[in-house]
Amino acid sequence: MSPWTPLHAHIHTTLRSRQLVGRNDRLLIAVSGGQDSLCLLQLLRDLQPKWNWDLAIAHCDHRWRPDSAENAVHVGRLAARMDLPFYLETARSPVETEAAARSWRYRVLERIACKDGFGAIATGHTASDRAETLLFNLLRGTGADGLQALTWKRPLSPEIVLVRPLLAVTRSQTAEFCDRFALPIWQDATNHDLKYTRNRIRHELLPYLASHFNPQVERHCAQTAELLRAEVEYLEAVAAQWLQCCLPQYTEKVKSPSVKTALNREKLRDCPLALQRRVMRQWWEQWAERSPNFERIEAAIALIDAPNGTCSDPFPGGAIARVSGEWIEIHHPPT
Ligand SMILES: Nc1ncnc2c1ncn2[C@@H]1O[C@H](COP(=O)(O)OP(=O)(O)OP(=O)(O)O)[C@@H](O)[C@H]1O
Repeated sequence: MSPWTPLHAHIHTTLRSRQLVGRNDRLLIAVSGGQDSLCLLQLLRDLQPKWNWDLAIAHCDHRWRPDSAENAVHVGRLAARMDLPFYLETARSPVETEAAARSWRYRVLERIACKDGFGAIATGHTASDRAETLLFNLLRGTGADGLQALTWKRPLSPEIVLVRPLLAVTRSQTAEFCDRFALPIWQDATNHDLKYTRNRIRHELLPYLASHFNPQVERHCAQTAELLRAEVEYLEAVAAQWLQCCLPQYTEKVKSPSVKTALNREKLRDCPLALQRRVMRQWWEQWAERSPNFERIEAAIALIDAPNGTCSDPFPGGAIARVSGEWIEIHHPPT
């Protein structure tokens, strides 16, 4: 066990005040071998006697680097040294993109947690990741939702929650911690590859902003994300209530079999624009089972005041939106 540090105290308090995990929980720690997840692993290992957790380590080998198998062995050895159960999952074929890797990883972690009864999965995301995500999404164009991106706690299923205890800790703090306790970091060469936008944000943009504008830029961006998180949560909840009001009630059955669903535009007109966009997005996610992009939302919003009979261009899959009196209807593609 490492000596107690201010970072131990900070994480201990964070876990408690944010109710990220409970006493006696079974906790699966996602460890890449990088500095952040090693720091998280050591901290949780040190706090374990206070919380009486059952800890285990999971590593996912995406097979996209020549040294990925060695990386996995490295994490496995670490688990053995700490006397913790170790789960390793190796991708059948190399995972192509960062996004595909992430979604495969979460599926794997959830499967392991579900199979062996882990109620929480912990990842080593930091305030620096939060700041980078905010800038990354800002540069691509986004609303508040994209800027607040990473959250402290997110349910993956009714039984499993994803937690990020290091979300207020910067990468320089995790580096310092690893250095102090000589933790064996696995150096991922792709973290320095500047062909990835995220790496350029980490290694070029943030240092530039820190030296030319504000040395605290990383922390401040992370705080902005934290503020926006609460606002987005609130707006999403209010939008969900509006959506319920605007959906057909049981007395207003959708009449034609070609109509998949409908939204009451008269009611939606009373709602502020910021909420109209959210209501529209939530509605869309319900019937299309995917998120619409900005242009589609704007086109759908325009239907609120469009003349009766106005139709949208067909959406992917062939469905169209059509104005019918007080309703915006989604029509199935013609068969
Ligand atoms: N291959 C992996 N296996 C298990 N967990 C992973 C893996 N890659 C990432 N994670 C988890 O997701 C978190 C964030 O991932 P990200 O890719 O931003 O981190 P990283 O740079 O690979 O490593 P680290 O955050 O540990 O320094 C990690 O801290 C870790 O908890």
